[in-house]
Amino acid sequence: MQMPHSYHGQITIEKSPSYFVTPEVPERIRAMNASVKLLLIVREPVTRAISDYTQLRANAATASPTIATPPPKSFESLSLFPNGSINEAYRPLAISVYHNYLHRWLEVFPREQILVVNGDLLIEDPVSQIQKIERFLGLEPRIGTHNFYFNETKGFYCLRNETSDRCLRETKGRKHPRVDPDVISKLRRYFGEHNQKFYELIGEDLGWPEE
Ligand SMILES: Nc1ncnc2c1ncn2[C@@H]1O[C@H](COP(=O)(O)OS(=O)(=O)O)[C@@H](OP(=O)(O)O)[C@H]1O
Repeated sequence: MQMPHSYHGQITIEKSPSYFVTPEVPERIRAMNASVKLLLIVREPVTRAISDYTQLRANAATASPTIATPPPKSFESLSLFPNGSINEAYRPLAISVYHNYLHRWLEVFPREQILVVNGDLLIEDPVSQIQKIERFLGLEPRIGTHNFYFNETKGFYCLRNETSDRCLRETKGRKHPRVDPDVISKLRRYFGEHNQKFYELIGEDLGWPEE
């Protein structure tokens, strides 16, 4: 990662979900700039895993659109072994065990340098979350309800300014497949103790369902 230079009075933001889970990244970022401010956006872990599965499936379909490929495996069959136990090594599930990754960041950065953003609230009520981010970054408050409108077709909030409206691309906010509710409950029970460990690390209870 090579960050572009910023002028005085400017901040530069760079994002990628893979930074969070890549072991060498916290130390590399500290070496680049030890006072950097970090935003960690987390969703309820089972929803995140289904989102990840949906993205991987969509990427596989675009990678080989003409070659006859076998029908995609279901999220349920990838997450659970035939005997019903959880496949903890399935990457979309493993990545949702947030405390496994966060502890490394906290070994390198003080807690106050990291803002944990609730990604489900960011979807439902972007203004409140963006305002929190503005405060954390020390920016003048500029964003308000006038900057967003709910787009019924997209099913998400989109940005609005004086000249145009802009939604995120179609790869953001894909429709998720229906997942067996019993599998969802089982996975939520599994994540329960992991979520508690994550809450302890961040000093906040995000109230994710455990059933
Ligand atoms: N306003 C708005 N419009 C569209 N999508 C929104 C919005 N706010 C948050 N999201 C959620 O962002 C999710 C995609 O984020 P990613 O982490 O995959 O993005 S990226 O990998 O960093 O590019 C994406 O996840 P999926 O719903 O699973 O597609 C969205 O739920």
